[in-house]
Amino acid sequence: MTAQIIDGRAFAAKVRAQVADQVAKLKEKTGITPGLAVVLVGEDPASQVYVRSKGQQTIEVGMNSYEHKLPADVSKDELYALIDKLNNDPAVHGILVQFPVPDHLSETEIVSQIDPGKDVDGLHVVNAGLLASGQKAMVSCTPLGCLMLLRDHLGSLSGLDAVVVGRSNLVGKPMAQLLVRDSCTVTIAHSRTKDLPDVVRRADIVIAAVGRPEMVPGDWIKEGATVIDVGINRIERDGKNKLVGDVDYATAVERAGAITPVPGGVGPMTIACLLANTLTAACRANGLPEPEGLTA
Ligand SMILES: Nc1nc2c(c(=O)[nH]1)N[C@@H](CN(C=O)c1ccc(C(=O)N[C@@H](CCC(=O)O)C(=O)O)cc1)CN2
Repeated sequence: MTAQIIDGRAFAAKVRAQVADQVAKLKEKTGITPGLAVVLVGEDPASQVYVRSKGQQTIEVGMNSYEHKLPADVSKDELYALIDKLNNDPAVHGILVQFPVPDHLSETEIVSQIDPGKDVDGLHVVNAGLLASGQKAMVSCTPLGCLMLLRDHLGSLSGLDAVVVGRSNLVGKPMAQLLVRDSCTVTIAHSRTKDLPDVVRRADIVIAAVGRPEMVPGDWIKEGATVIDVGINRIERDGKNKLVGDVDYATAVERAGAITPVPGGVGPMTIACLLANTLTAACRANGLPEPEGLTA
């Protein structure tokens, strides 16, 4: 079997078009323009690229973009003062601090400074708790993007066996919660899981989110399974720089029923869902109905 390729780039373009359409209607009806503030600390090259894309795409869908670049040695007090200012700015509906941050700062503590209603990364404990208890939450962008791709490809996920390899707060844990909500039987696996190959082989849906290049080989994949590869790893091969996922694409594509490529799979969905979350945050802040088709 050769897998169907799930085109995340094309799907993300559709999500952005839906956001743009609903932003235009929101502006026309209410005069409200959703605003997203992105904070970049330091000069990590990949983060600079992501933050630039976030700013460009925010403007393209008709929202306001506020970019804040802080030096790598910024104190935590200065960073928290900026977050406090953004929390109290009515023009800002979404706040995101780009990760990773320099070692002297704590990602967990940074997230706790953000108003949960503006936490478009869905990382605040309030949002994690709301999601875990099945309530309306702000959902982390990458898992939300994976869920949209899965629902589009499979329709109902009900009753399927899913394994999430990786237990990060940003992807693994919220992904597992979303799959449970869609009535999957979910296993969260990680580096200490016993018999990891057998655990993965049982799954109809495999989410690979460990951050280790090509860690999941094709012979771990059940024939016909749907494979969502969240990994974005830069490696050097044959003297060239290459971007690879957490799944060994060349072997997995021969066994899976469908698979996301890297690049062009989950990555573009992350920013598309950030725009969707910003629109959702603006609607919620103003007591308006939820945007259509853009929430979990
Ligand atoms: N606060 C956050 N920080 C980080 C997040 C996040 O969700 N919130 N996720 C990643 C980085 N990221 C967005 O911030 C991101 C990663 C990858 C892509 C993407 O489109 N990737 C392309 C390849 C691009 C390339 O060549 O590097 C693809 O997969 O096709 C978008 C956003 C960590 N930090």
